[in-house]
Amino acid sequence: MSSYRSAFRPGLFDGQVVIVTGGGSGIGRCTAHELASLGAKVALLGRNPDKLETVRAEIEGEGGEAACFPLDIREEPAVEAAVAAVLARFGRIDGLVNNAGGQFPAPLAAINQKGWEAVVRTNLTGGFLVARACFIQWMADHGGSIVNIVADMWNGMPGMGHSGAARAGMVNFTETAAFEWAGCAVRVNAVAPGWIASSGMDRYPPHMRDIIRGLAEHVPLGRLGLEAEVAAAITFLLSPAAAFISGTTLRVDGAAPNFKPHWPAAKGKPAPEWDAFPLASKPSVLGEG
Ligand SMILES: CCC/C=C/C(=O)SCCNC(=O)CCNC(=O)[C@H](O)C(C)(C)COP(=O)([O-])OP(=O)([O-])OC[C@H]1O[C@@H](n2cnc3c(N)ncnc32)[C@H](O)[C@@H]1OP(=O)([O-])[O-]
Ligand SMILES: NC(=O)C1=CN([C@@H]2O[C@H](COP(=O)(O)OP(=O)(O)OC[C@H]3O[C@@H](n4cnc5c(N)ncnc54)[C@H](OP(=O)(O)O)[C@@H]3O)[C@@H](O)[C@H]2O)C=CC1
Repeated sequence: MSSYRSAFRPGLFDGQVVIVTGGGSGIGRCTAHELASLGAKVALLGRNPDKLETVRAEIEGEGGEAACFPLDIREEPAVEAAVAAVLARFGRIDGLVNNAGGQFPAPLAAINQKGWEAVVRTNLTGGFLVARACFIQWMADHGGSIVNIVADMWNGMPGMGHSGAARAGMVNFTETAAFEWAGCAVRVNAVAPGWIASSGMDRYPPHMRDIIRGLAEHVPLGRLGLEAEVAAAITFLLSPAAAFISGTTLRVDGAAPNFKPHWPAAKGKPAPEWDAFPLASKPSVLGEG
């Protein structure tokens, strides 16, 4: 792996196999590159096979190993089959990055039952199904590490009521699974990204672009986060450095929930150079410069 520059030791994940859901874009794509650059074989799961195939080709072009398993994480039989297919292909599953997720922005009063359930199944049920399949089919007998990606929506977030409810559920699932599966040497943690300049931000409608650009003013560190900064937190939790950490949720948010609107903000440092993360995607919503 020549061009991806990781902060971690080369070969840290040699011989290991990690599933990354939502591996075809954004944070998932960046995490897949990070793990592959450290020696892991990466199983890419997501709905769109073309996106997965593009990332597989990127990783293999860098000398890594990856394979694609298209599915909708909300469909139990498809999840069971995909995890079985990963085991058939790679023979083991050491880690799971439960990253697939997302939502449409809408006030609570504009969300009908179908929309609510689409988002809850995406951000809660689907993650549970993938984690349970990995546990039953492999990790219960061999141990492993699971990282669930949630979102920094503490104390509620307007327009994200369905997603926030599902993420809160995922945090609680993380805590219960950490307890129930500890006896099988399975660690379960969560990472809660704040406002991250991921390619996923380009899914939001045009009228939200100014809001997204202005979010940095409400982050004490003075900027949006980068996909690579979330990937690094995930990698830490998967690694032996986190061997005694389970059941926790690690915030990656520039201290956003600590922002006090009536208190003068410390001046943030300039954003890091995008060039430092050659494979991170800069969303067009941020514009140039
Ligand atoms: C700090 C936090 C910041 C977070 C940032 C990120 O997460 S960045 C990451 C960003 N990345 C992502 O978000 C990626 C993943 N997100 C997705 O794939 C979709 O947002 C999904 C979760 C809805 C699932 O998709 P799907 O194909 O399963 O769903 P579908 O399209 O078929 O809709 C199902 C139903 O939902 C309803 N409904 C939908 N839109 C609206 C609306 N605007 N208004 C009202 N309602 C709406 C409607 O009922 C619809 O049914 P209908 O009326 O059509 O019969
Ligand atoms: N960017 C941000 O500021 C924040 C992001 N997050 C969360 O981080 C995660 C990654 O988001 P990000 O990279 O920014 O955005 P993306 O939209 O790029 O990533 C979401 C990924 O999830 C996959 N996905 C969505 N639904 C399903 C499904 N039902 N089955 C399988 N795969 C699915 C998508 O693949 P496909 O298109 O192929 O279905 C896509 O690759 C998400 O859970 C997001 O909500 C949390 C907080 C903040």
